[in-house]
Amino acid sequence: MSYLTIAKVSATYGAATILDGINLEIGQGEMHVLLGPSGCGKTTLLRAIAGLAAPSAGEIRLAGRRIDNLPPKDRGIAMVFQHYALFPNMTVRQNLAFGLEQKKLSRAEIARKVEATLDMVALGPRADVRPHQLSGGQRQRVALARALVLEPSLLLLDEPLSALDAQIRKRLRDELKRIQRDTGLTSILVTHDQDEALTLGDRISVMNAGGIAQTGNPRDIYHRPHSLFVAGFIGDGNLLAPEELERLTGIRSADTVVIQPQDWRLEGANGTAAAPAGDEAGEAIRLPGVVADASLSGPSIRYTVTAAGLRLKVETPNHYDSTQFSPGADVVLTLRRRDVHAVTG
Ligand SMILES: Nc1ncnc2c1ncn2[C@@H]1O[C@H](COP(=O)(O)OP(=O)(O)OP(=O)(O)O)[C@@H](O)[C@H]1O
Repeated sequence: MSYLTIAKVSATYGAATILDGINLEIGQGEMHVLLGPSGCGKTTLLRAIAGLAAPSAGEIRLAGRRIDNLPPKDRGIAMVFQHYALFPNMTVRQNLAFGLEQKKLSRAEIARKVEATLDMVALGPRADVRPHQLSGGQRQRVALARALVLEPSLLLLDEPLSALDAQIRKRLRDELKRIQRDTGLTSILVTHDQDEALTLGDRISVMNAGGIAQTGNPRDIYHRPHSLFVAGFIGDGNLLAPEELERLTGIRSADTVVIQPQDWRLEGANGTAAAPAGDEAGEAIRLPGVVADASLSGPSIRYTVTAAGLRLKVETPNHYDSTQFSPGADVVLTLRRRDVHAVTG
């Protein structure tokens, strides 16, 4: 059942249409990710939900109540921004307490909620310092805690991790996932980072030019894109036009297909280092190719392999004893037929 319902929401700035009739239903407890290129309208949609931007048309309902005509403070929504907006002259604890004091809660209740939230984000030991004494990651945890302590009906996260360096970003991403799961807080996260979207989202909406191109769970969005736009935006798949596919494999398709780099198996043309296709006989497609390029990328080895005049992206697991083929090596590519996916609407 839908907890947050966005129905035919449009937004314009002057003559420009920024959101074009958005429909979206988000379930209670879901972490929903809005993913898309810069300027596609992600932030505008988030701001419309929060009440910071007025839609020109449509309706927004939260927990059965229409909210698009309410002022932001009456919507029960908390928001975390890319750049923390903490009060610099207050301690971490005071930053958290501020919103609760505005709500006129008792001192005892404020103290209880603040301590519980500090625990949740592991900031207890830093509760009495001011923001400038914290690292960027810690500050963003305070910003998150300040939103959580209000126990909102909906949490909006606008690129909360993108100002952080890679390592902290990854750690905070895991932490965010844990906290969101533990609290069961319905959340919407805006990002243009596909790894972040695939890791964090229970479901993902890929946005393009003011509309939603596809909504689905991360596996479907990744493996079953419905359009060339989504296929091109997610992952690093091989997009092959029908004539290219036929030339390469003999398979006929009415549509462009996507083949993910890790779905290929690679072996030496002389039979060395055969990687098992893991398939029933007959289902596999085998074709000769030549390695054009090879590079290590942590857990995998990335190749460019030329075959039938095409340059294919191929990725194999980087085990310590994996054979690494050098440029110029003759190889055989193997593929399961069911990993050839037609990109259709
Ligand atoms: N206040 C404004 N006045 C005029 N145009 C605006 C305003 N805010 C946003 N826009 C335009 O609306 C479009 C969508 O902006 P929005 O910030 O929603 O995109 P986004 O998908 O969040 O992009 P990014 O990932 O770069 O933040 C952009 O073309 C932007 O230039």
